[in-house]
Amino acid sequence: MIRIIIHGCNGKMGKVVAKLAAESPDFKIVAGVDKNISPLDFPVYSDLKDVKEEADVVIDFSYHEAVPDMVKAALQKKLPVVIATTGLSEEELNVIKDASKEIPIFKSANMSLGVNILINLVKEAAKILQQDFDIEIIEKHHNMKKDAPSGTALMIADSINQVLNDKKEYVYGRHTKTEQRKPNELGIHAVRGGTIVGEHQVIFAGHDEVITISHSAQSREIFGYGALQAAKFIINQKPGLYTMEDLVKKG
Ligand SMILES: NC(=O)C1=CN([C@@H]2O[C@H](COP(=O)(O)OP(=O)(O)OC[C@H]3O[C@@H](n4cnc5c(N)ncnc54)[C@H](O)[C@@H]3O)[C@@H](O)[C@H]2O)C=CC1
Ligand SMILES: O=C(O)C1=N[C@H](C(=O)O)C[C@H](O)C1
Repeated sequence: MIRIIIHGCNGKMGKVVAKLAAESPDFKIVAGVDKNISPLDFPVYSDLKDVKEEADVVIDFSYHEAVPDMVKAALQKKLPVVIATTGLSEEELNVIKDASKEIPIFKSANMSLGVNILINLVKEAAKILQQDFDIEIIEKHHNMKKDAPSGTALMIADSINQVLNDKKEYVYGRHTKTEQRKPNELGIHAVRGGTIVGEHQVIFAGHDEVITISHSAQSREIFGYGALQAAKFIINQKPGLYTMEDLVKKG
């Protein structure tokens, strides 16, 4: 049984991970960490370094500013970490990169298998369509999401640029634009409203035709399930930085 500490345990995703773990014989939540220390079915702490319970892995669905201290505490405890939090700054990402030299860290802006399949499809399309098609990404999320654009949208855009001969320049929204779209642009647009779980559309707009490749999350459980699978994967890895690609490859 894999013993888990949830960082961000009182959040929307933290509660989904706890629910899914409780329904599986493979996982046990031994403690949670959150700045909101409302009680749950396991001990809740405000700081990972204060957790007394023995664990095998930390799963993080929190807030970007909370991640560096969590990672440093996991390093002290020699605990592998699954990082799902998005909106991380370069400085915060560097803390993760440095720590991954000593502990295994799994990081993905999207833990769903579906989005990672979408990324593979989009990369294949981009290779073929890169000359004559304009590429734009539209992401839609609930009205409580704090970061924009989504980490998934940025992950998709980066994946596209990995396969292009000429890299695209990201353009975030166009309200300041008073000029024609340049061919080297990749537009990224964020829609916020209601309880939208997470939608991503990649549009390839050509002359007289448009190709759209999209993913729509119907519940947060797809992310929680993916994070638990990532936890099962990461506890057997050497120090390093791992992604959904490594997990999908493992099968
Ligand atoms: N990689 C993936 O598949 C997914 C990633 N996410 C990301 O996960 C993060 C959390 O998403 P939600 O659960 O919807 O957000 P949320 O706002 O419901 O939960 C975040 C939790 O973190 C806690 N928190 C915030 N600052 C903290 C701090 N400094 N120290 C300790 N705890 C702190 C909050 O109190 C809250 O309980 C976001 O960055 C979101 O983009 C969300 C869904 C899927
Ligand atoms: O905040 C969310 O809800 C989500 N955030 C992630 C992101 O920023 O890509 C993943 C998913 O789309 C849900």
